[in-house]
This record gives sequence, structure tokens and C-alpha cells, in this order.
Amino acid sequence: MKTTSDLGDLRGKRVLVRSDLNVPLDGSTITDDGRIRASAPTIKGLADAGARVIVCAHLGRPKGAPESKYSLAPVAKRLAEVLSTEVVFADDTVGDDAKAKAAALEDGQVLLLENLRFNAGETAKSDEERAGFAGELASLADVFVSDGFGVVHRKQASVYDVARLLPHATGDLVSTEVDVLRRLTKDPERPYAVVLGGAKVSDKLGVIGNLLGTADRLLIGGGMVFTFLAAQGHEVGKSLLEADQIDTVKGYLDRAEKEGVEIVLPVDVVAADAFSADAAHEVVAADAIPADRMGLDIGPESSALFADKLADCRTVFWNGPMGAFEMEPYAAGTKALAEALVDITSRGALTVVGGGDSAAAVRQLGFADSDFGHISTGGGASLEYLEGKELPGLTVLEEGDA
Ligand SMILES: Nc1ncnc2c1ncn2[C@@H]1O[C@H](COP(=O)(O)OP(=O)(O)O)[C@@H](O)[C@H]1O
Ligand SMILES: O=C(OP(=O)(O)O)[C@H](O)COP(=O)(O)O
Repeated sequence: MKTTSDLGDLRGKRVLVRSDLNVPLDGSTITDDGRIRASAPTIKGLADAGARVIVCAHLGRPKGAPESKYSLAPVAKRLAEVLSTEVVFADDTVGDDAKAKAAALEDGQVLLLENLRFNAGETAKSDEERAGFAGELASLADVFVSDGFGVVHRKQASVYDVARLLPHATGDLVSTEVDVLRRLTKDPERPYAVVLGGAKVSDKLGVIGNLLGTADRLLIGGGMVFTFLAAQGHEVGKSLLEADQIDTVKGYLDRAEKEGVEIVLPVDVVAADAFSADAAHEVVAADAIPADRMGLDIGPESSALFADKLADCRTVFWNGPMGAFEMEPYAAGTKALAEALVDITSRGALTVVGGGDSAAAVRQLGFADSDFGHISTGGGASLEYLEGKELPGLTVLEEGDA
């Protein structure tokens, strides 16, 4: 894969950079700017080289049309602060404003385009539709730099198709992330555990099949728990549930038993009567969630069990908070898990925390990035890399220029 230094003299060239700036927001306040800080060095490096830098990114999951709550405007402001330079912001992605601002860029200036996912072509299933949008993006620039590690598992216009239209290179963030994850796939020191939680349940249930072949232990927390509990025949009340995946999960449980992989499930959960910080809540046994309650965190016995299962691990990958940590009553499980990881890191284990919300969680709960082996900007992307899947955003970079 080519790096940015293989692109030659970039002075005066328009460089389109795909970054992952999908940060958590509370209204228009960014609650964790980790992905902005992680993306800044590549952008700065290109601007310092005299390039006219056009950054494109997504925020959240809008449905192919503008929605003000998903605007990247607050991100442009923060990016300017992190870069200590002006960041011009375009009100659209490939429309008149973007075209005019891209054309007016001077050497070393940075432009951020509005949310890519305001355009249906970005995430379209149809190759033609995506290629059409990618063509419009590509027409803004001379070269493309792929630096959004958190999205390399997505076959989307700005990740995949645009690289087939422009001379391209891999950004430093993507290179660094892949280097670290490669260490986890090439003969990890054992015991090797993968901890899964979070809310993107349907995405992440799919990776378990392949992880059963590589990890020694799988610890399941967060919103992932309830499809497992349901597969064991338990009532999960109003908790997050992927009902159509219950049979798949039953298959995982059978396979894990046959292959000697330990799947560790919570034994207790914090069950609330609404998805809210001031909802009535109590700790209940995992197999006795009342029908009118939802599980929003793992309970204290589960936290102790998980810490015990991690204590002798030499390699751990963790993606997905153990609970709805943004609300104080449901943050304890995530905090306890982070503490267990910090402990084994200090004893020489390799620990990797991946995912936008997971990284935000550990920082919000008071941990430093240096408490862990590596904090990855990609959750789903890391998981798919670890299960050995081909990631479209990386494969296309290996194909070479069009
Ligand atoms: N039991 C649960 N029920 C509902 N949401 C949950 C639960 N546990 C965790 N979450 C939510 O999961 C979200 C993060 O999920 P996800 O996007 O999959 O993680 P990441 O960004 O780290 O990959 C958090 O916003 C958190 O509130
Ligand atoms: O937040 C992200 O992924 P993650 O939650 O798996 O870390 C990326 O920005 C990808 O977003 P997407 O899962 O909406 O494609």
C-alpha cells in the first residue's frame, strides 16, 4: 500500500482525505474528541506539505438526506482548534458550496465537507449509485488519502469507490491501526480474550462465528447480552434484542462448547424501567429480568466475574461498553472492565480498546489513553480485521491506482 510520501510533491494539489470524525455529541457539544485528535496529524501533514486539503467524513447514521442534528459544523470548529488553523466548512458535500470552496482553496488550507451520509449515494447498495456519488467527490480533488480507519469495513463511496477513481495512498492513522491489530492476529500471546458489548448488536453478533476460531475466551456485555440470554431460554424484558439472531447465537453457544472456547455471560444485570438516568433500577439475576424492565448494565457480580476471567489473559481486545455508560447509574460495569484491563496492562498484557464509544467511555470515566496498550478509533472495523475478514477499504488500497 502506498503512503502519502509516495504521492510526490503535493504543493498545490487538491487532496481528498477520508477521515472518521464520527464523534459522540450531546446537542452540538462534542463529548469526546478522540477521533478528531487521531485524524489531525494526517491532515496537518498534508497541509504542511502545501496541499489543498479537502476532508470528508460522516457523523451518525442519517438516512441519505440532510438532518441538522448530524451536521459536521461542530466538528469543523473543533478540528480548527486541534489543528490551530482555519478550517473552512462547506454546507454541502458535493454541491455548489463544496465546489466553490474546494476551488477557492489555497495551498496549505483545509476544507471540511458536510456529512457524507446526507447523500444517498454514499451508503447505497447499488454499485452504480455509489460510483456516481464517488465520481462527484473525486471531481473535487486530484488525489485521495484514506485515513478513516473506523470505516474501512464499510463498502461505501468515500471509502471504497473513490479510491478506484483517484491516485491514492493510505493515511498514517490507518497504517498505525493496522500495524497494532496485526500483532493480535499473528500468534497472540495466550490466553487471548475478546470482550464484546455496545449497541450495534446485529453488526457485532456476526463476527462471533470467526472469533470462536481465534480467541480462548469471549466475554459478552452491553446490549449484546440479551440475545444470548434469550438463546438460553431466559426472559429479557424490554432489553435490546435481535430476535432473528437467536438461533445463530444458539449455534455459537454449541460450537463454543465443542471447541473449548469459553463464552462468559453476565450473571446479574442492572434492570431499569426506562432508558433514562432517573428511571427506577435494581440489580437482578441475569436469568430473572422482569418483563417490564430493560438491562442497561452488567451487575456487580458480573463485573467481578469478568475481572477474574481477564486476570490471567495476556492479550485482550475490547469493543463496546458494558452498559449505557453515558448515564451514571449504568456506568459501573464499563468502569470495572476498564480497571481490569488497566491492571493486566500494568502486568505486561497487550490490551486494545476499540470503537468510538468505547474509547469515549474510558476517557470519560477518567482513564488515560496510556493506561491501555492501544486505543483504536475503530470498533466494528477492528473486529472485522481480527476475525480475518477482507475489509473493502483496505483491499481497494492494495489494488493500486486506477
Ligand atoms: N444494555 C444496553 N442497552 C442499550 N444500550 C447499551 C447497552 N449497553 C451499552 N449500550 C450503548 O452502546 C453504545 C455503544 O455501542 P457501539 O456503538 O456498539 O460501541 P463502539 O462505538 O465502541 O463500537 C453506547 O452509547 C451505550 O450507551
Ligand atoms: O463509529 C463507528 O464505528 P464503531 O462504533 O464500530 O467504532 C464508525 O464511525 C463507523 O460508523 P458506522 O458503524 O455507522 O458505519
